[in-house]
Amino acid sequence: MTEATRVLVLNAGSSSVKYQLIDMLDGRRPATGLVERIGEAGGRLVHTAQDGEPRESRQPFPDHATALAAVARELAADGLGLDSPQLAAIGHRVVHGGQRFTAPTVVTDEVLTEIRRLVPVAPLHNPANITGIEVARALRPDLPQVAVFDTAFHTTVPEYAARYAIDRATADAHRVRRYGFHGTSHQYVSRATARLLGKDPAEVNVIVLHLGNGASASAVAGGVCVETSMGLTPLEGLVMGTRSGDIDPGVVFHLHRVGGLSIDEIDDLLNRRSGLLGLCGDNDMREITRRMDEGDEAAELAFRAYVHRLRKYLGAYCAVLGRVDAIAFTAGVGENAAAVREAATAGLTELGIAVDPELNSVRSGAARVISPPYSRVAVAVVPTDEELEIAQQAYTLVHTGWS
Ligand SMILES: Nc1ncnc2c1ncn2[C@@H]1O[C@H](COP(=O)(O)OP(=O)(O)O)[C@@H](O)[C@H]1O
Ligand SMILES: CC(=O)OP(=O)(O)O
Ligand SMILES: [Mg+2]
Repeated sequence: MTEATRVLVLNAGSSSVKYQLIDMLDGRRPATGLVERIGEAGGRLVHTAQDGEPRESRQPFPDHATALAAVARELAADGLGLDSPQLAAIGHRVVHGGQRFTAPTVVTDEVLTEIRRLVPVAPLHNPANITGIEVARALRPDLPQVAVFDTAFHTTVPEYAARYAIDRATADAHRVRRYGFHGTSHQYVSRATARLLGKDPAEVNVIVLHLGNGASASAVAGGVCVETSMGLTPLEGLVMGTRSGDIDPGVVFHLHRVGGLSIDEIDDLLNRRSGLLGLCGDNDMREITRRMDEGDEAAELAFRAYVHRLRKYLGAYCAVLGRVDAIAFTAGVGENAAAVREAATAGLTELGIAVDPELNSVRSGAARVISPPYSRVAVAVVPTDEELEIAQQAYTLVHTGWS
């Protein structure tokens, strides 16, 4: 009988699906891929079989179900279809797990109902995650579908940091508290940073800066998350591609009462039309730095606002941790934008933080230290691998039960 040693990971975002088939015995990835611009014009699927050339197809993907059906077809075309007896589980990134889900969980009807109940607090993400689960379940009802939650790693944040300073009864009635997101990435990267430094995660305090489309910071003390920048929803904290991050809640009242915007319009404004996009019309850091080189003032302002918020969090988390051993930059911007890393850490030698310009400018896909030897705090670029972390957690759950 064929041994089931592979996990298919689905990381469904608001307008994209990333997927990876990972063999847990040898770490090989027989297939990886990405569907972009779901529900928009210019849909695109890129599928890469191991040792193969990327295969690209351009077609509209009206919704996530269509995109996932196309992913299943691409896998089948390489003889890696979802009917494969080698599949041990399908791992799903689920963004919001609320207070209940603090560990990877096998999806049942009841679990799915609970994930659906959390849609209002992760409106850009949980619906896509649910579709991923439904499609995968329909194709392989016999396989364990494992949900790995973005919120899980942050459940150790102490109550005084997780609570908003609002009336307790009201907060509790509506389960309003800070949950934090990107936890799978913060967990993976904080451990990978310790490994890079040749240390045990239990001995090091790390600030992780996950800077992708969504962006968040976390303070991880001895492997345990003690603070993170996102809140009830993935809107709090850093300036992001299209999200505002921190804002005076009074802005919402003002826009509603004086500006005449509805709550739904304000939700759309803060989640989809703010951040870098709102400040300069572009949400891609590559485009922003290119425009800055041409002297574009709006792009410069957006960049400065982005970096300023990042520095505020960096300073805050130095105070939260007391002793910082490492700062790790990760995700699309953190791994690639040397200008952001440079600006975020400039002038912080008094805090023991320095970056070597030459090391910072090296382009590489590997985890690497970019601080000079005299920097008390190691500054590093550590590529995230949410898919591997999800696959490992799913496989461990299926094989040994979670402990
Ligand atoms: N070479 C690059 N230089 C600067 N920024 C980049 C580069 N590549 C990607 N990015 C940034 O990374 C973002 C995507 O990050 P990613 O972590 O893939 O996001 P997500 O997983 O949230 O979709 C892009 O919007 C862009 O701003
Ligand atoms: C939670 C979140 O913001 O995720 P993403 O960065 O994938 O949008
Ligand atoms: Mg991401």
